[in-house]
Formats: sequence, structure tokens, C-alpha cells
Amino acid sequence: MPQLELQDLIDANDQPFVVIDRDYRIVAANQRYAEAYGATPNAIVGQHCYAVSHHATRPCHKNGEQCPHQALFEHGEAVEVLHTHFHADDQPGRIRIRGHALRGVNGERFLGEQLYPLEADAGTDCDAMRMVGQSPAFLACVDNLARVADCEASILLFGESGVGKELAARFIHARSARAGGAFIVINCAAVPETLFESELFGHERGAFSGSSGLKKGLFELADGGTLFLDEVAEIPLGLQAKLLRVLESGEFRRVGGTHTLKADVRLVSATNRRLLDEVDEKRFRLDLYYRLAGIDVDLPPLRERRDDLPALAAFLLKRLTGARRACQLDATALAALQAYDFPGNVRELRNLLQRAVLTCRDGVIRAADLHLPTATVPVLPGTQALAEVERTHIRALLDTHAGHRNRVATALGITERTLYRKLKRYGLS
Ligand SMILES: Nc1ncnc2c1ncn2[C@@H]1O[C@H](COP(=O)(O)OP(=O)(O)OP(=O)(O)O)[C@@H](O)[C@H]1O
Repeated sequence: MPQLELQDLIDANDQPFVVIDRDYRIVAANQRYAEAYGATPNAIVGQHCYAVSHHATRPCHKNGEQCPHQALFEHGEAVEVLHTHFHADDQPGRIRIRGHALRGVNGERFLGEQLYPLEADAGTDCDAMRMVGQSPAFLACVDNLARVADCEASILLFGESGVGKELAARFIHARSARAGGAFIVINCAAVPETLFESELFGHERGAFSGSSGLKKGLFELADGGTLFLDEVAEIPLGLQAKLLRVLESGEFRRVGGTHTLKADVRLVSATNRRLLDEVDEKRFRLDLYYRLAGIDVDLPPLRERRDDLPALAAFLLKRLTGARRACQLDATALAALQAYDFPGNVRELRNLLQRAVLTCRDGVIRAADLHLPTATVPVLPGTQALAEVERTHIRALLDTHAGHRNRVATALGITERTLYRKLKRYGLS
């Protein structure tokens, strides 16, 4: 075999590529890799890999990250992981790293790392799927999602309303081995209790009055893919037992059917209520909770990642205006957004911007165009019962939002179905 110059070989690679020895020292880096970290290959060789890419003083597995170096040198495996690296401009960026086991002329081992910046990744590059954000809280969350995507475990996503749970579920699906299969959504709050079973498992011709032809259920449609159970806390108790049985056996029957069917489905569920609290309140079965929450992932609310606001707002504005004239936020608008708490998270931000785009005439959105709701917290006498406080608060919100129940539900961080129940209970419907 011809002896090739290592530097020439790795410079031929279009992606950043680096070769690392057992002691975490970089022994070679291609031009692309060096550029990504604002240096030349010569300046990088001899440095610790974690110092260059993580600005850290110790290996990343000692900071709790999955580390390709550790995987190769301790376990003999070449693994692919997702990390946050710091680019030349000191900005954090999401990177997918593919580890390669390399052998030196004397048989010694080296780790070759090929880097793929995630923004250029097919699964996340189309606009509808793009998860925008670079704040540490958001990056940690996306990192988590990318790690859990590949395993087959059931995932339970927890986060406030509008925080991006469905987007996260799509992200998981797109990065899983099931990406070629269907991604099926069921919003458990929106399906009337009586239709739940037939929605999930389908029904045979004439199974009940009003059922016309044969209908496949969402479970069946998700065969080979992912079923996303949104607002999972809203599944009626009676159905929870049935769902559990199906999840345990993988078998089900259509309503009115006699054949047992099988479907190979991966479940991703989402909730904005702590399911274990629901279990304590006897509204949710503990055994079903364990089935659904193989791994749980928390999505941070927008007010805990305010650093993401400018990029998110710019991205949403671009999507809202499309090919039409671009709109921009001025400094007063950005400051107003930074000071606002966003009970409805990214969805609320999008809705605010949508309204502002319609009213702004010169392409500049100012604070006043955003019509941010001002917090009017009523001061109530200390002796009022909790239910009365709740009733008063809901009534005030209905006034503020001109009777728009979806906006009131968003502001309260509850589902519309829960709001409807409360309106009925308090005689406000
Ligand atoms: N990080 C993000 N980057 C870009 N868009 C986002 C991000 N997070 C959320 N969005 C957008 O915000 C909107 C709301 O997101 P999504 O429907 O996923 O929220 P959700 O948590 O599932 O809401 P709900 O609890 O009400 O079902 C969507 O239009 C989504 O595309």
C-alpha cells in the first residue's frame, strides 16, 4: 500500500476532521476543523481535544457527556454523538460527531472524529422542522432529544403549553430508525371520550350507530412509525386500562371487530401537567405512567431561555412574512419581549408577531405593535376560598382576551378541555 501523507488525506475531507490519541492530544486536524475553531492545523496539533472544542479543562465524559474518546479507548466502540462545541466566534453550536477507529503504523489506536454541524443536517434543515435556539438550556434539551431519538424507549415530554413539544416529538421521529414510517398525532384533549377507542384502534363497519365504513385506528396507521399522544394526561381513566393492555401485548381489536391485530409502534407522549401529580390525584394510572415515561425529557419554557428570543423572533417573522416584504423588530420591541413572561411560550410569541406583521406598515415592528398583555393581578381579600380566587381570575382573563377561550387557556397554562370544565363548574360558560 502506498504511504500517504496524513495531512493531504484529511484535507481532502469536506467535513471538519481531527485525529486524537489515547491521551486526548490532537495529532492531526484538517483545514476545515482548524477554521471552525479559528486556528490553523499547526496551532491545534498537540492541544487537548476538549480544550479546543469545549473550552474545557477536562475530558467531556467527566462533565457527564457521552464521549467518543472514552467509547473507543475504554470500550473499543466507534460511536456517534451530539455535542455542543464552541466555534471560532465563541458561540455554542450543535455538532454531530462520528467516531472512527484508526490504526497507526505500529498498531496503536487513534480516534478519528468527523464533525457535522447540526444546522446543515437534513432532519432539521427544513423550516417546518427547524428548532431554533442556542441558549444553554435549549441546547441541553436538543442534545437530550437527539440522544433518546435512536433508542426504542417510550418518551414522555414535559413542558408548558406552546413550548414546542410537538416539534420535539417530530424531531425525535425524524432522527429515529423509524423516520421512514408514519408520524401520527392524536390530541387526547380534543377527542370526545366516546370516540376515543375508535380513534385509537379503529372500528369495523357498523360497529356503532353513526359509524359508516371500516376505519383504521391511529395505532394501526402508526405501524412501523411513531404515535404522538399529545396532552396525554387527558386520556379518560377507563381508556387508560385498555391502552395499557395494548401497549403490553402490542395487540388490539378494532371496535366491533373479532380479529386481533398487531402494530409495532413507538410512543412519544407529551403533557403540560406533572403526570405523577395526576397519579396522586387518582386521575392517571401509575402503571400506564411507567409505560409512557420510559425516558422523560423536560422542555424549558421560553422565559428560561430569553437569549433565544432575538433568533426565534427573526425566524418566526421570516416564516410569517414568507416572500412578502420582510419585517424587523426595533430595539423597543425586543426589549418589551425580553421583559415579558410568555405564559404561552413560542406559540404565543408567534401569535403576537403574526398580529404585529398585519398592523405594521413600514416593515418595522415597535413595542406598541406587539400589544403585549399587561399583567393585571387582582388583589383579593385574604379570606376568599381558592375556588373563588380561581373563578375571579378566569373571569378577568376572559375579559382581557375578549372571550377567546384558547387564549385564556394558554395564559393559564392549561388545556382548553380543562378550561371548559372550569367554566362549567364556575357557571361562566
Ligand atoms: N425552538 C423552536 N424553534 C422554532 N419554532 C418553534 C420552537 N418551539 C416551538 N416552535 C413553534 O411554536 C409553535 C408551538 O409549538 P408546538 O405546537 O410544538 O408546542 P406544544 O408544546 O406541543 O404546544 P401544546 O402544549 O399547546 O400542544 C409551533 O408553531 C412550533 O413550530
